[in-house]
Amino acid sequence: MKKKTSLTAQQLSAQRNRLVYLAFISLALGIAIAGQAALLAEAVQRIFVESASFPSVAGLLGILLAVMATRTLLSYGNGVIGLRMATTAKTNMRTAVLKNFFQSSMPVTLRGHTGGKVSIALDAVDESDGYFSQYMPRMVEAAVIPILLLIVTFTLHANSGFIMLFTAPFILIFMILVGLKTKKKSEEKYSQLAEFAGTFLDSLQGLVTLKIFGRANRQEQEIERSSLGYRDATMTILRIAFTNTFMLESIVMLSIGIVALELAIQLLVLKSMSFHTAFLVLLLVPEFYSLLKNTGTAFHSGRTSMGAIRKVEIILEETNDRNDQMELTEEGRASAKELLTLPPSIELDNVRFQYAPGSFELKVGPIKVGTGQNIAIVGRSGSGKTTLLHLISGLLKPKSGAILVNGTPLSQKDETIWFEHISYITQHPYIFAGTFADNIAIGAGRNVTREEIEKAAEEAGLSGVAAKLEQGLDTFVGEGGRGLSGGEKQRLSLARAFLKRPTLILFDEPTVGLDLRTERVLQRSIAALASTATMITVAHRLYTIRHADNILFMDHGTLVSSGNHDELMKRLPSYAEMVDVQLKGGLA
Ligand SMILES: Nc1ncnc2c1ncn2[C@@H]1O[C@H](COP(=O)(O)OP(=O)(O)OP(=O)(O)O)[C@@H](O)[C@H]1O
Repeated sequence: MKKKTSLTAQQLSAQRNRLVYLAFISLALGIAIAGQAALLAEAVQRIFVESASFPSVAGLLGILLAVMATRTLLSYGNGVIGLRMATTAKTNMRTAVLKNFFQSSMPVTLRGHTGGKVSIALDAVDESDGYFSQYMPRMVEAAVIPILLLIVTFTLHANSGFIMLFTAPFILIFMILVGLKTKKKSEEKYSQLAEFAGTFLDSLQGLVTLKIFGRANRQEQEIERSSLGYRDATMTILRIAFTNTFMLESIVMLSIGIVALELAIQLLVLKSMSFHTAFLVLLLVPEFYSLLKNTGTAFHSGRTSMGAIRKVEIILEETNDRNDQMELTEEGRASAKELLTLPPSIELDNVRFQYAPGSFELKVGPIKVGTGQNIAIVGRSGSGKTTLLHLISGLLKPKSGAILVNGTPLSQKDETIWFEHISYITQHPYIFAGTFADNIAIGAGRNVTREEIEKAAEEAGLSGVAAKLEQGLDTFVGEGGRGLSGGEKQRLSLARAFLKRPTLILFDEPTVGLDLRTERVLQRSIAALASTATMITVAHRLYTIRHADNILFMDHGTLVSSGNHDELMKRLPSYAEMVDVQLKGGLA
């Protein structure tokens, strides 16, 4: 089995060149640090101990300045590489997340809070910055420079080297302990943020409903609770960060103090060491610890970023798993395309579905829908009609059993090809913020001309509505634009279908009463569309039910019986009763 590489490893291996540059610059930086200390010690020795004249040390001071400038430039270089790595990694991850959101299967798309997904795509990806811009450059520096400084110190004065070697692991152990805790806390923080974002978006979308029911204040409290949860998680991480900094500073100060004490004893008491060497070691030691300390801080921010990256990884894993399942060979793709150009026949074989364990269960099959047939699904509210339509459309995947399209299991069909051939006319089609024309054009998976849009609007009975508006089909509708009535929305949905010319139409008939004219326009348009397609309708109108080739009568998630209207009226008292009670008000 192919071993999965983590998202971080993938991003790093994609930027291997930059890691190599980082290593080389770090090595040069280590040499510059050691060189700067050596030159400074030499200058101090000559000026203060040997009382050399300025002209005699001017050259040395010049070299010292050049080395200091080089050191600054090298640090800057590492910073720039880190930032570039972060930019590339964030761009890659955000592209992958958005691509997966847009290309994932319907069931995956329908899962989870929209607000949570937004927070992962925006905030979690942004938070990954620290790992690439801070953590990685510091880690590469930590892998090269301290070793170099340690070697130099050992060659100068072994005792100091041993003290450094003995105290450095305390910093590393401390970093690992803190890091482990931080990553877990950071993952918690992102769960809290996703929850907060979800609650917030949900509340904004339902603000009108909340106000009508006087629950806006309650919801405000809910948002506050959710935001406090996020704040607490963030504060916990900051608390760890501050404790971490304090502890690191203490360990570092103590270690430098021990080395300085040892040097002082060697220099003043035992007189076994020159001032030059002692001063040089004393310059190198803080550099060594300050590097380790910076690594500790970067380690902390790196672990916080890792929590965020893990959240992105989980989202990508969920959607990628789906992509593996949906993969089709070129041959399969061609044959799927071919099959679906005809009005398809559909068979359901022992299909079972549950939204969640212990909840409503749908158990149907065998059901056969012939090519070009017109089927009505009827039943009481909650009997599973919409669930069945969602399963046939591919919005939901069955738990077991098979749905065969033209004799081939639906799960093997490429979702994109499948959706190219069907139109699902729901009761509440989504109207995007844009013009009528833009909204109709969505129906075609290609660029369409103005004439085609106008023709589709005409066929769907929408031109009358547009004619009454000053800007006609260029009127702005959807969010922030003009509102549409239920009947207008369905006609807009139909206009999309006329552009698409599907071979399978799934229609969730309006339960609300439409005026006689609108009903007729809808019926005429639907009939025109259905003439070249297989059609399955969740039917509420007696007219639709009577004209269906076959009626599926659902109750409690099972198919009770099927047949045409007259047969069912004779054979099934519960059907006759339902027709009598529910459909009397319909268009007979
Ligand atoms: N997303 C969901 N999660 C959990 N349960 C659900 C979900 N959607 C629907 N259900 C449940 O599944 C059952 C069948 O619902 P479904 O919408 O299929 O019924 P229906 O026959 O279409 O009803 P109606 O005529 O009122 O639209 C109901 O008990 C409903 O509460």
